[in-house]
Amino acid sequence: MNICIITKNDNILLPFYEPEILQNHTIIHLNQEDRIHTIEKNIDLLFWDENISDSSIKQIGKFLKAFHQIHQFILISTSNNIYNYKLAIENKFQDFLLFDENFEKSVTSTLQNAQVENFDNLEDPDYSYLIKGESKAIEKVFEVMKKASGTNINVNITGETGTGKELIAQGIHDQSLRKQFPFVAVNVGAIPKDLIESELFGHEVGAFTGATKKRIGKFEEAEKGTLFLDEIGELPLELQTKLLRVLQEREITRIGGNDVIPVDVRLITATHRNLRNEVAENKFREDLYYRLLGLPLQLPPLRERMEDIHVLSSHFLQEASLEFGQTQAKYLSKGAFNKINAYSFPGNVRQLKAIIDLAVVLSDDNEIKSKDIHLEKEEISTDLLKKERTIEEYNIEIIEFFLKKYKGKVNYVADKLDISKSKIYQLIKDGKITK
Ligand SMILES: Nc1ncnc2c1ncn2[C@@H]1O[C@H](COP(=O)(O)OP(=O)(O)OP(=O)(O)O)[C@@H](O)[C@H]1O
Repeated sequence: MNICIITKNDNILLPFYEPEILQNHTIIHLNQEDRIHTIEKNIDLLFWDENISDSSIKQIGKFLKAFHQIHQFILISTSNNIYNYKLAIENKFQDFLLFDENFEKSVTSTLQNAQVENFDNLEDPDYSYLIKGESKAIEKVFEVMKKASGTNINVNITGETGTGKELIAQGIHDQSLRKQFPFVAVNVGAIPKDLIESELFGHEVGAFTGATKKRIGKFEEAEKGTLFLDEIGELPLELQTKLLRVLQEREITRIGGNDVIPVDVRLITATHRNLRNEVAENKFREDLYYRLLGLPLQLPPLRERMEDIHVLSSHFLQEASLEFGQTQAKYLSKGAFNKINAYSFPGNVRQLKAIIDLAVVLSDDNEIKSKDIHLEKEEISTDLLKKERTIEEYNIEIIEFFLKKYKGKVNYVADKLDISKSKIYQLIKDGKITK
């Protein structure tokens, strides 16, 4: 590859003059940005030291856009500043390297990545096969996703429960150049605290009591692909330190092991918490926060994009009708649609899906009536009271429905409905639900 580095700082150049790199690549060093015009060759990778110029990243980005013979732009920065990250991505840079003690490793790994990834081959991503929605809000989300798919930068997704954070992560991966490698999702909040480390990094035989077999962790499982860490705010502080080290050094060691294993993984994290507040309360490490933030993506709750209700409902109606063996997709009557449209959806898209699933099962014919739409709380005054049911009985009906649907998997149903497993077990114990 032809690699060009624009910097006045000789220390930045050092990793590029390693014999192995010199053997495989052509290095061009410029110590003034305006000399870029003198390059005659096609450049595969351009490293731009932020300190070389007085111009802003925005201006540099504009300037670089004129250079079509350069494939990938990478900004080198001395400050771990989120504003710079954002600006870099918005202005054509595909990656952002920190000039810190891990710079050499970052350069090596960037060069390795660049050999398999040519972002120019990436078609204009289309996420509509997976993520339904036509609102302005979701279009903005697609725009950020496009940037995320075209780079390797970490992405942090925030949004209330059920807004589709995992789906977004999957979409970014599916349309990135890592798509032929695994997408591995881990819900950090759902793993007992003492097992998280082994889940993420793996363990060797005898690493702790009960470790009778070697185990590959999720980082290794996701090699060359994407690792999605949901509920990252639940990561215990001591593991935050370990994760930060892994991200900086791009290598892991299994628990109880000595081997250092290099990892090439794109990280997407998600949380429904405000991580900035967690940082302020010393519950989350600030340095890790900045590392993970990369490209921040805020998913709005469903009540703020009600324009999407129509397309989402049709999608779930089709899915559910097919799943429950209907030859034709059921549809909502005007009354049923209006009822849904007036609801606030505290459980977001997941709740809409659950409501539609239940309505498809309860409705007697292809048209779903208003009475088939069961909404929590806001609905008590009408249909449910006519049937003279209590909320408890209504909840039992839904839980029973989902237990049947998911073949008695309590864990799964608890997760889907956002309730505790113990609540379900208690209802079974009390004989209110027959599993
Ligand atoms: N825009 C969308 N189009 C189609 N399906 C969606 C959309 N958004 C969410 N869903 C569906 O809603 C459900 C919840 O989505 P997902 O699990 O991605 O949410 P989440 O934000 O990760 O939830 P949690 O915070 O509870 O983990 C899934 O069944 C998902 O397929």
